[in-house]
Amino acid sequence: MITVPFHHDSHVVRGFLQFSRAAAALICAVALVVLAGWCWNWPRLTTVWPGQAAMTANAAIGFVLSGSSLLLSRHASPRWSGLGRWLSLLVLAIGEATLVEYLWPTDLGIDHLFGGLPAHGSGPWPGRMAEPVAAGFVLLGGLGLLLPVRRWLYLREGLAVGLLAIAMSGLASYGIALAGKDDMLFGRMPIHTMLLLLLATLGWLSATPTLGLTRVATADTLGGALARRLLLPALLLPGVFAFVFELLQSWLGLSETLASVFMTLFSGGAVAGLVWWAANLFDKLERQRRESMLLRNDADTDILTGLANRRALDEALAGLLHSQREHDRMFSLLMLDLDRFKTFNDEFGHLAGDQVLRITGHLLRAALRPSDLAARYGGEEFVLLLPETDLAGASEVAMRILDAFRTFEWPHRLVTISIGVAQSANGDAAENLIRRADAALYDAKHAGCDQIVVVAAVAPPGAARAGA
Ligand SMILES: Nc1nc2c(ncn2[C@@H]2O[C@H](COP(=O)(O)OP(=O)(O)OP(=O)(O)O)[C@@H](O)[C@H]2O)c(=O)[nH]1
Repeated sequence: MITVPFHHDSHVVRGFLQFSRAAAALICAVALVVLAGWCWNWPRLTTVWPGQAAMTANAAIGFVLSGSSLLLSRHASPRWSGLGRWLSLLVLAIGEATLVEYLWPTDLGIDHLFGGLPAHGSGPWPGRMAEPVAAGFVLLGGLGLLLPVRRWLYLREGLAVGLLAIAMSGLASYGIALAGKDDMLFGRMPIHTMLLLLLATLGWLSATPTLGLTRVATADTLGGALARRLLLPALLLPGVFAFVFELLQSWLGLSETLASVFMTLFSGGAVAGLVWWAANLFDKLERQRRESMLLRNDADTDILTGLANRRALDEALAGLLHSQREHDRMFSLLMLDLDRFKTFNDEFGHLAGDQVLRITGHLLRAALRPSDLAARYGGEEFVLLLPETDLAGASEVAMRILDAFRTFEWPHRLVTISIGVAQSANGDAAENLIRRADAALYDAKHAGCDQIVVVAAVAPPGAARAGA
């Protein structure tokens, strides 16, 4: 079975790598602003807007480290990319130490990482990030550490999926809080922390665009186009749904039943919208594919006879010679020429001659299997390629064609055809094979036309020829 290699769209791959770098820079920038807010006791810089949960200093430190690690991860120098992995190890350590402090009443000093913090953070420990955020940093650190290890690709993708789940559930619960309800699933997960977690996950995934989960998104196929257009909207949907659901109840005062009805409509509409979008894309790409097939067919077809043209013949012949060399699959080549066609043209005119050529196209096609190829070689000369057909089989086909010409009710007078048959030999070049078939055709013409001459596959000089 032939396996078609996975092709990536190089523009998209470059775009993913640029996105990864831009995401890393943005993460560092936002986290540094938050850290500045904590440093200079300016709470406004630690929240998205006043009254909202602040990003903890530890989370900001984690993001600076993870963003820097992402920036360094693809550095050409092993020293810098190695430093990137050390930074990821620190990210993992921050997340893990926080989780340990949650689980056991012990002070690892993680809450005082950034000196004595002022008490304007949310929760009992101003410096301590929420549990899911801490778990997020453990996964984020793991992503960075595993980046160069291809063997553990699946584990890395597992960590990324875990991170996406944390970021999306955080965004969904934030959607609920935003709509007026105070029961956020993860009480102290600020929106910018969630967004940076999401951005960091996508940034790490995009750092290896041709591997794992992102592989299909960079493919130059229909699947790739679909993934690029639909994955991000699908990731953001839970947050939007949660927001709309709570909005319907809190702000518009709808009962839970009515809000659920609207939500069902809304989610049904969203799914239908995505399907419609995908269907449009399928439609567009399929039409493009058909157009390019038509163009390709035009480029390969002789307009008058509808048979393959010289270009297509050369390509097919090269393919058959290749498979003869590689897999020892022989084939036969038939060279055909209409008899005394010049006199036909002279007597009945060029248009009548054209009609004969068109009919010839029909008769040849009708005599062949779908796997055979009939081509117009030029003027009133034709070539047939019969894969995996020996001389006996090829002679049968040639005989069938002679009979078809003899029995067809031609418009002006009987038109006959002469045929030279040759079989491919190992190591044959296209010119040699055509020359042998042409020589056989020449013999058929000289023997009186309307006949077949078969030449042996391996043709030593002066090989015996048999007339039919
Ligand atoms: N109507 C028409 N005639 C063509 C076309 N291409 C080539 N011809 C004619 O085909 C004729 C070929 O003539 P010759 O090469 O002398 O061959 P022939 O008359 O068939 O003689 P033999 O092959 O020896 O039987 C010429 O008159 C060409 O003008 C075409 O596309 N349409």
